[in-house]
Amino acid sequence: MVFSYKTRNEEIRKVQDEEMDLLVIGGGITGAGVAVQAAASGMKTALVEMQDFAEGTSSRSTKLVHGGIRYLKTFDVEVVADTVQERANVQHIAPHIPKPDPMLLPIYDEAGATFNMFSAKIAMDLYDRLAGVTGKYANYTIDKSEVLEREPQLEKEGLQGGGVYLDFRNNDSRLVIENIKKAHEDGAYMLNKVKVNKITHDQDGKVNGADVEDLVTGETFHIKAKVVINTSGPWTDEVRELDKNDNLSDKMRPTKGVHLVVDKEKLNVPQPTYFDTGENDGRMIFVIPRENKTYFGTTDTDYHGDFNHPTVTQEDVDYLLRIVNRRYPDAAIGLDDIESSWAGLRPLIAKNGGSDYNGGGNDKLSDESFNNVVNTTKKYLEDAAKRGEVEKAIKEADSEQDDGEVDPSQVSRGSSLEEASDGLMTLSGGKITDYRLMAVGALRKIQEKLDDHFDLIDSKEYPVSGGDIDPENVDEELEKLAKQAQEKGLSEKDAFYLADLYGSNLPTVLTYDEPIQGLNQRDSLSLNYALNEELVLTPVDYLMRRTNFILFMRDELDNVKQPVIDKMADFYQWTKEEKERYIKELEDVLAESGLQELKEG
Ligand SMILES: Cc1cc2nc3c(=O)[nH]c(=O)nc-3n(C[C@H](O)[C@H](O)[C@H](O)COP(=O)(O)OP(=O)(O)OC[C@H]3O[C@@H](n4cnc5c(N)ncnc54)[C@H](O)[C@@H]3O)c2cc1C
Ligand SMILES: O=P(O)(O)OC[C@H](O)CO
Repeated sequence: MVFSYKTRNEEIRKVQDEEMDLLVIGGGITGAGVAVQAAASGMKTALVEMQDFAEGTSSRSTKLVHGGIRYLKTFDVEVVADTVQERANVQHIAPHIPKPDPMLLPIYDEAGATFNMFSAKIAMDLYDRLAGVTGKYANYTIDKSEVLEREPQLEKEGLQGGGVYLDFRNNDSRLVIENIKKAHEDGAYMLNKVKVNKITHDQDGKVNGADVEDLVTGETFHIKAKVVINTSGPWTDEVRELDKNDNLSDKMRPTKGVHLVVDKEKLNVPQPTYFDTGENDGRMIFVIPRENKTYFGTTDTDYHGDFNHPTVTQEDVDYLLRIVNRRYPDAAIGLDDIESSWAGLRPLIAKNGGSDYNGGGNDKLSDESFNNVVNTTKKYLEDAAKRGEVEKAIKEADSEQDDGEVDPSQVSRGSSLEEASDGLMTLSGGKITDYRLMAVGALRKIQEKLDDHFDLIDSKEYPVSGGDIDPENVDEELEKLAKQAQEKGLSEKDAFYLADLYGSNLPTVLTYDEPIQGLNQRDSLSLNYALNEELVLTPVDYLMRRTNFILFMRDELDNVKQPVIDKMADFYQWTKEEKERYIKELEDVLAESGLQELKEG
């Protein structure tokens, strides 16, 4: 039992007897990325997550590792530069997770269009240039007929043509858990369902740890740490309120984003597609094929509700269906076609506060400023202008902006690293795609606060758990791994499914070959591994975050649901009441994801 309920209990004991070098609050991608680099650098590290790992925003994204090409319209060039360059770094350290998946960008001639064919080409060239993309994945434009050849269902009226550029599909929860496991492998205490209730201080008023609660047992205890970092995403301000000495003002402006999932037969798109909503609202929508489904999103609305439980409303559904049915006139997708859904909160920094790594100008620009930057950029790409001229054009455009409240979609997706007067560090904002880079900056500061006692690792060369495969030959590597699974009797399809999910951990997964009643060989291996090495505590942890059963494999869910519950009830020796509680939790999650309440009107 390497990373299971049993080790969790042991580590809850141990963590109380030691002083940590670093305590990380929040087990989404940001916290996981910091913990990996800290533990690998030799720091005594503990991370506490009040829900399951990734249960916050980091399992509710659009599931892309991408640079945010639309941010070029608001000149968040630093955000785009950081994130588009980080794509390759994330793929390098987690080769089994992000997969190159060129995006189709249909261009419509309509009010508020983000791009026209000219500016789309400039943006894609800049995007590729920033990321050093050349060769088979270099971007290109296609005309209207070619776009419709690829996607005959697309709206024809106003269609000008399209662009095709590289971005990556991602499994966000998987990326988090592989970072969490890596930090744990390197000796960090990684504790889910443990909540910070108070930030504590020494007699000089300096942060020295936190009072926490084990939400499984109700036990409360203290974790002593030399450095404490708040990586709680949308909850950042709430966690800072747990520190009575934190003198910084509130900074977050969480916005809700919703995705809906339909069967591939209802909306069959051959490749990820990204287009304007057609509502002149500055938003763009992704439509993405995944397993045998198609999902689309997102909305972007200010959110003031329960952060643990953002929900999909009728308004969200109406908005997304209106747009998708406009763009795919024959699809005629209705509420009842929606199989699953999810809602998440962007940890946006209010007042465009993205700084440190990702800056950000954030408002609509006058056409003159916009065209000036586009034309200067075009000259730069043709080596007819210097970088300084582009920067000058951007600065002039920037100066045009004021700090007024901007639309949610215009707020920078940049990140911020701050330290309060009592020493509490806060790393907030950003995206999944630049989590590694965000952590690099935080580790430099942590290292300084620890009097430079540690040699920081090169995180660009430090694979996550499951990532020990050649990033330049992923397909061949996964094929070799899948062959090992086929030798154990798995079908080719199931073998590749496991290789894709677990990467270089597959040989270990194959050792967990005790059959589970009611599950096939593939799912028995997967569940046994999750219980023993991925700290799964509930059926939802397994079916929503360690696998994609709830979101993209709904057809198979009914066959596995009960055997999973029965196995976990036995593994954890649940009482009848506990088992009923977990069954209800799962049914509630399925009803919510399936929009049952909306469907019942
Ligand atoms: C709709 C949507 C689409 C997106 N799409 C993409 C995309 O495709 N690609 C991309 O790169 N980015 C995307 N993003 C952005 C990305 O998802 C987020 O930036 C990222 O997940 C934030 O991670 P985090 O770790 O900072 O926050 P979170 O994942 O929310 O983690 C914070 C954690 O802190 C925990 N916590 C809070 N309070 C406490 C406490 N008191 N004690 C202990 N734990 C606590 C929470 O439970 C939570 O799990 C998207 C975001 C949204 C909302
Ligand atoms: O924050 P936005 O507007 O880029 O929306 C999130 C995307 O869907 C993917 O990053």
